[in-house]
Amino acid sequence: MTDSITIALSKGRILEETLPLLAEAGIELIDDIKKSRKLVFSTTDPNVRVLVIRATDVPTYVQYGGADLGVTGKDVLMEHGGDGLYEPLDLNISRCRLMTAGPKGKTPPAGRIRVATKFVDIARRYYAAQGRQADIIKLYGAMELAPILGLADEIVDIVDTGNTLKANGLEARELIDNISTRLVVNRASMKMKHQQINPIIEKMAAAVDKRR
Ligand SMILES: Nc1ncnc2c1ncn2[C@@H]1O[C@H](COP(=O)(O)OP(=O)(O)OP(=O)(O)O)[C@@H](O)[C@H]1O
Ligand SMILES: O=P(O)(O)OC[C@H]1O[C@H](OP(=O)(O)OP(=O)(O)O)[C@H](O)[C@@H]1O
Repeated sequence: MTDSITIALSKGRILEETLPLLAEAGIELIDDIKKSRKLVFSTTDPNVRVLVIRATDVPTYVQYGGADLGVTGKDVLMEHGGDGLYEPLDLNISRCRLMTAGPKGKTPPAGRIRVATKFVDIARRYYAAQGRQADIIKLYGAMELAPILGLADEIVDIVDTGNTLKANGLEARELIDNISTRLVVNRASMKMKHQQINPIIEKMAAAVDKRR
């Protein structure tokens, strides 16, 4: 009997770049994802179904076995990823940088600083590793507003072109990590369903290589 495989995809910008890679691996969604309110999609491979969920929920679904495979950003894995995940493949899409940033031309205060971010664990670890004391303020988006309104001295956020920082009078300061989208696999699934999972990883790796 062939095991069925569930793949959890991040909706949003990652999804648009993931679907062509999956298609090259022989997995195409049957419904038009843009017109559907479904959350679970059948695919052209009768043994594979796809979930489309928030990027931050992908590690949880894969860790607890709700999905065998998942696709999400390295930033999300650094913030929310647990131990139960293999990370066999860098999909090399949605590339960006995780950085600290602050008001242009302004040096951060010498002592304790306030940092606004949605990446609270990453920020806590980063400032601690630098030996800097930081009060971390959790926000859910539009972090760039926080220094403008005096809520924080710095932010930790995603930077791609730098346009968002520039448009809000901010500048990038330190690089925390380079970010790209990763394929993750549930540890138990990797052992129990390797006959189905390995070919998917190999075909996606070939699709990634073709784009390099
Ligand atoms: N400007 C960007 N350029 C390239 N990649 C980005 C950019 N912003 C975010 N990413 C990457 O894409 C992932 C998803 O970003 P997206 O903006 O679609 O979702 P989000 O707004 O972070 O999540 P949600 O809406 O679920 O809170 C991020 O986790 C990051 O890895
Ligand atoms: O350096 P840039 O090219 O300007 O990109 C950086 C912006 O991209 C992301 O936001 P996104 O567009 O995903 O909006 P959101 O955070 O509201 O989802 C991120 O949170 C930054 O605000």
